[in-house]
Amino acid sequence: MTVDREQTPRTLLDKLWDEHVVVAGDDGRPDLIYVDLHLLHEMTSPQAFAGLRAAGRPVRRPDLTMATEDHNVPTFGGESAVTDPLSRLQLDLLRTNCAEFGVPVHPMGTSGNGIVHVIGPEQGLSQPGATIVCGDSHTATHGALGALAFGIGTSEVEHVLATQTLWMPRPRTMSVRIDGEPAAGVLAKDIALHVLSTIGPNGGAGCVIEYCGEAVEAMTMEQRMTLCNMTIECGARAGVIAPDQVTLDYLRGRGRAPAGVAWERAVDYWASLRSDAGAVFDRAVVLNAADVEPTVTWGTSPAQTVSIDGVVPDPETGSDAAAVQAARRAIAYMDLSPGLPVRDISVDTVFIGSCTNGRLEDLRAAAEVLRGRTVASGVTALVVPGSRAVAAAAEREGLDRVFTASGFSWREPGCSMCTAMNPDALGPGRRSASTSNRNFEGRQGDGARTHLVSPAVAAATAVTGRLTAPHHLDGGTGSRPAAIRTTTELERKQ
Ligand SMILES: CC(C)[C@H](C(=O)O)[C@@H](O)C(=O)O
Ligand code: SF4
Repeated sequence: MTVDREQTPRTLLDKLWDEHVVVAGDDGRPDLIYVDLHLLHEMTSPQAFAGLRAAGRPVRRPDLTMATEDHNVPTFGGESAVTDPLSRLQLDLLRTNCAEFGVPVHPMGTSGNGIVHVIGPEQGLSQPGATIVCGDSHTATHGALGALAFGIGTSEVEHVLATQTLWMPRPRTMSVRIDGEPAAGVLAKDIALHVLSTIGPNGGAGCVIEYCGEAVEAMTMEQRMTLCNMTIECGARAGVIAPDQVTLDYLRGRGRAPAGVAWERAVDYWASLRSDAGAVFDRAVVLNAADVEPTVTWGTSPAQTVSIDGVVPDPETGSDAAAVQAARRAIAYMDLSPGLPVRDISVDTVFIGSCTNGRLEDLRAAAEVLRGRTVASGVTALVVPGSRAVAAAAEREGLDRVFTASGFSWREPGCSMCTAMNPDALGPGRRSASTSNRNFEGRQGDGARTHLVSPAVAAATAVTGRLTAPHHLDGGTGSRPAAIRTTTELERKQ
């Protein structure tokens, strides 16, 4: 068996999976997988801990478990702003559960706090070759580092707490190769939205998607996280990118990353974590980054996208009956009409943040657009760093002052307006440009409407009050001046 596996070319998923099988399931039944890192937050852990307590079991590996508060956290006013009883209860339960079971926790307001998918990589906990689970669908984010990272349900959270293992069917494999080079002003978020619209809302169902190709290799680690984060929105189980020099440069020296001899040993192993030549994927898609434009969503699925310079599509042109039906419903909810130029869509709210685009490079990209400009009157604009460490780094660079000078509100870390689970929810009929990952009906508040955008488009939109890309500002007609820098160029400048 082992000999066969070594001779047959394997995908990166195969290698990560085979390395973690504790008990192999017979006849296509699930395998029992060992979990290297279990991340928790207040929304999906209370029942799991209650089940553990009822069974009289301890947490098997508290040292491989880490908790944070993010979904129910208010982004201003501190603890006293937690007025919703359910939020208060969930935050209190997380703290008491973690104390009772010996699990490290980062409560709101403390230095290690932030959105679970931001702090795992930032603290060096999320590493290549690891299996990572969390009761949260956007766990896919950690795949950017070459980890196999899955969202799981609350009953599975309890199973992992108790056993550090999980029964799972082996996912199918899909490769998404992104060749070419994106144009200036096109960010990872635009590429992620482009991937989703190309493969469709269920195009990745049951698969682990491996992203590869020159555009992916050229991405920074934070850009890769944006791409992997959104993988889940096409039904995929996870996204993964083979670790390379970018990964090593990002991880080296982070708090929980291996050091010294352990680092050298880990690097040797990580070098093997790539799909073998000739490995066969269940599905393969090839895209070109040069085809991607600054992209926004017009509908209520992250796959319903259009170029910022395009028009709202006609629902009747959908590829099949289900797509037509979904598009009709979406266009009605979004209160738009076919043929309307995207740049004529006005918004009253701009949100920059979330586990998709709440990292330092995202804030830099937005601040670069906002420098010397002001938020349009009537627009509420807020920027919510993904973690306390992101906030501190941004403040060291003076980004907070760029945001506040332009009229943005600079907030405390949390999921914030990505989801209506804290005070930052939007009211009915409000319309936002948002750097988050979901635009479902009611996602940001009952009856609120969401357009998903990149941080650069969010910033430019805040300036005009209409969906706008940076290259449209100052009378631009559509050509993209070289002055619009991608984050990579910003990095080189630093
Ligand atoms: C609350 C949580 C379970 C949920 C998820 O699974 O993703 C949330 O984070 C989201 O983004 O919708
Ligand atoms: S920021 Fe949004 S997508 Fe990410 S974990 Fe929080 S609610 Fe979920």
